[in-house]
Parts: sequence; C-alpha cells; structure tokens
Amino acid sequence: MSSEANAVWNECLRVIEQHVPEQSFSTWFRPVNPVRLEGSTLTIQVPSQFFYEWLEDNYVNVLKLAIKSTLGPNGRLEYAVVVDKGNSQNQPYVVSYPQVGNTPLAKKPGAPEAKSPFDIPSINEEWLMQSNLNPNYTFNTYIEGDCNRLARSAGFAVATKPGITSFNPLMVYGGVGLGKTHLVQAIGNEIKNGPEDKFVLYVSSEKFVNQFMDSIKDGNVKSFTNFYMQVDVLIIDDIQFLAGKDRTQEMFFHIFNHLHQNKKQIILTSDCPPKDLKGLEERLLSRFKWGLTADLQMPDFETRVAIIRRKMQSEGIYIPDDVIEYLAYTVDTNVRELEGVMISLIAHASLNRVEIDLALAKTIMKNIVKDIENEVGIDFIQKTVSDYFDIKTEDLKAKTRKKEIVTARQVAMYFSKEFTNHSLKSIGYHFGGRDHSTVIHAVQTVNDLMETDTTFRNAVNDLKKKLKMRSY
Ligand SMILES: Nc1ncnc2c1ncn2[C@@H]1O[C@H](COP(=O)(O)OP(=O)(O)OP(=O)(O)O)[C@@H](O)[C@H]1O
Repeated sequence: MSSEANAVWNECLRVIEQHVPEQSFSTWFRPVNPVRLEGSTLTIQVPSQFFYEWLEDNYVNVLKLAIKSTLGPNGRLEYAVVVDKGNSQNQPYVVSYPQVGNTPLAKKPGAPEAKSPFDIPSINEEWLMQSNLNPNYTFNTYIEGDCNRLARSAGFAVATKPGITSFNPLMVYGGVGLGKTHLVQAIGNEIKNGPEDKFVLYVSSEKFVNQFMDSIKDGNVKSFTNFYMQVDVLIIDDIQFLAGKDRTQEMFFHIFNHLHQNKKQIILTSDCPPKDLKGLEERLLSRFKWGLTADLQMPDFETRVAIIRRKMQSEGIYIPDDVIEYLAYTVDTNVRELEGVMISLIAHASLNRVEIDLALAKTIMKNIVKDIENEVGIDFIQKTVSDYFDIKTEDLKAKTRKKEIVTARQVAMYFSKEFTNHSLKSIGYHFGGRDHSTVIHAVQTVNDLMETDTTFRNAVNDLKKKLKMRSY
C-alpha cells in the first residue's frame, strides 16, 4: 500500500465519517484498503464483489464528495476486488485489480448497471449541494403501519399541497431511530419531484445553528436570513437542538413568521412533543402548535417484518422467512437498530461467504443486542428451568400439555418477563411461537400459585437465586 494512497484515503474517511452512521462506517469503510494513487485516481481494495456493489448502491454520493474534496474536481475512484481463489473458503484470497469503468464488473442479476461514482447524474450532485435530500427516503420506501399512519398521511397531504393545508407547520416527533428524518425527507422529495418548481431545503438544527454562528462571525447575517426566507419548503430536523440557543431562536422566529405569512411550508421534527420541549421560547412553541403535531411509535411486529422484507428486496438479497421473523421479534427497540442488525448480517455473510440462516442471525444478535449480552437471556432461563424440573428444553417450546411441562413453561415465561427486556410477543415467540396472551396468563398463574402453594413458591425462589447468580 502506498503511503500517498493511505494519506488520501484517511482524508476521505474523515469526510465520510461525518455523513455515515457510526455502525455503517465501521462495517463498510473500515474493511477498505487503499491500494495505490496514480495521478488523481485512487484505487481502493474491497473484500468482495458484493461489497463493491453495496458501496456503489448505497454510498456513491458520499464517496464522490470525499474524493472530490480530497483530490479536487478531477479526482477518480477505482475499485480492486478481492477474489476467492478456487472458490474454496479455506483457500487464501488473492487480489485482482479490475478497473471500474474500463472492465465493468459482473453484476448481480437485475442490478442496475454498475457505475463509477463519477458518472452519476447531476440530480444527485444537486441534492448533496442544495436540498440536502437523500433520494432513497421516499414515501415508496417508507412502510406504513399503525405506528406512523397519521404522520404519514399528514405528510402526504402536505407533499401534495405544500403551504396551503392547515398542517403548517407540520411537526413530527418520536423517539430515536423511528423514521422522522425518513418521513420528512420523503415529503421533501415528493415536492421536489412534483410538477411545481419549489425550492425545498432540508437542514438539521445543528447545521442551522452553525451556519447562523458563522454568519455572525463573517458579518453576513443578512445573506443568511435572505437565503432562508427564499425557501418554499423548509424542513428542520431535530428542533430540540435549538434549546438554550437564544439568538438562533430569535432569528428562526423571524424566518418562521416570514415563511408562514407567505404560505411557505415549514416541517419540523423533534424527539418529544412541543409541550415537553425545554429551553425553547414560548412564542416559538405556540407557533409549532399552529399546524399539526403527529407522533411516530415503534412499528409493531408485522410492520417490522414488512420493513425488513422491503429492505432486503431492494438490495436483491434473499433471507429466509424464519430469519426475518426472528429479527423482527427480537429487535423491538427502533428501526435504525433493526437496520443495523440487517446490515451486519449481510456484511458477515458476504465477508465469510456463508448463507444467511437462523444460526448466523443468532450469532450476530448476540454481539449486538445489549440485553442478550448483558442480562440473563431467554435461552439461559429455558435451560436453567428445564434442568431444575428435569425436562428437556425443547419441551418448553413444544405443543405438549403435560401438567409438569406446562408448569415449567409458565415459570420460564414468568422469568423471561422478569429478567429480560423482551416484549410479551417476543417471549411468546421464543416459546414455540405462542401468543402474547399465553405469556400474560403464565405470569398471572405463577403469581397466583406463589400465593397459595408453599412448595411451588420455594421452587420459584430457588430458581430466582440461580438466575440472579448468572451474569452474562
Ligand atoms: N416506516 C419505515 N419504513 C422503512 N424504513 C424506515 C421506517 N421507519 C424508519 N425507517 C428507517 O430507519 C432508519 C432510521 O430512521 P430515521 O433516521 O428517519 O430516524 P429518526 O427518527 O430521524 O432518528 P433520530 O432520532 O436519530 O434522528 C432509516 O434508515 C429509515 O429509512
């Protein structure tokens, strides 16, 4: 590896890091090795053909940005793909240097023509430089469920008639990673690609604050304000970040009034409802309530399944149904975490050239999901309880209704509820796909028996001690 290539790639990584979530950054950019620099062409080595395609499909714009800001407007990027000698997993890898652009790489069936990052159409250049909208965030890719129905349909109404519905401002709030950015950018993309020529601008509050601070430092606050007052659709993400920033809030107040009076659309996101936003001026908060406030919840199981299916379909990757269901049952925190697990699973399968199956999914989950790693897990509870009652662990998941097995199963469900963060649905799933109402019934029965049956109570307390001694 040349030290020049290394220095250029490190510079690129610094740019990329600012635009890509941490987990995706370490999954997709850390394994890349810079190979050589010839003129303004940097060659990077990637672990597989799939890896190359993934980078091209998902990170082409950010790669382009990184290369251009490091090597200038004539900068180019070429890939070298590590190939598997003899197609055997035990053989060492050898490196070949197919030049993207000169010798196109074979593509996966149905995949779009592979392109160098520098051949992309100018529309993408535009979103990076101007609207800041990610073209992948559309209504089409945003799965609908009970969790987001109101916000999604309000968003769609706004996208159809920006500025003239009563949903102005539209404020979308919800916990981390539940799809706020995706939804508001989908609105932005819909308007931008619509028949009218609207200037849509997406900006994070953080960026808005920094731009404002810079404009004060450089003495051009007027051009800052003029710029924002020209926008037709202003989308500001994570508005809670304005808390305590009094001067920025004052400036935003004027911009808000100007846009609203001129029937321009304002779209905001926040991590909590307006009433809970601390450190924001009352006059701003009251304006946020003028339009519509809609919340996003964690998608339910069926919606999570649909999100995974859509994501995998769009990547042209097949995952068996039992793996999809396992992921959807187990990751019930937020959609970003769900996507993180999917990405790790795909990357792992690709790097090690193995099929995606339930066993692989379980291994990946162990490394990622905190409560499985740090606390007593359902597997461990099942093993401990079945040993205690001297039955087979599989019986806990089986259909059998023998009394001693039913009791052991109920006790194991009771502890799964007490010791893990799994939802009732997820617990039911780990016990042979039972319903969440079965888990509620089990917990109730164990509580009742503990009150009336001393032997049973002693057994449960005994088991509790064993489980508490365990630390993963
Ligand atoms: N309903 C959905 N359908 C498809 N993808 C979704 C959905 N909800 C969320 N996602 C995906 O989950 C990921 C996280 O979403 P997003 O970044 O929009 O969340 P957020 O609420 O803005 O998070 P933060 O609070 O960190 O800003 C994105 O990749 C997004 O595409």
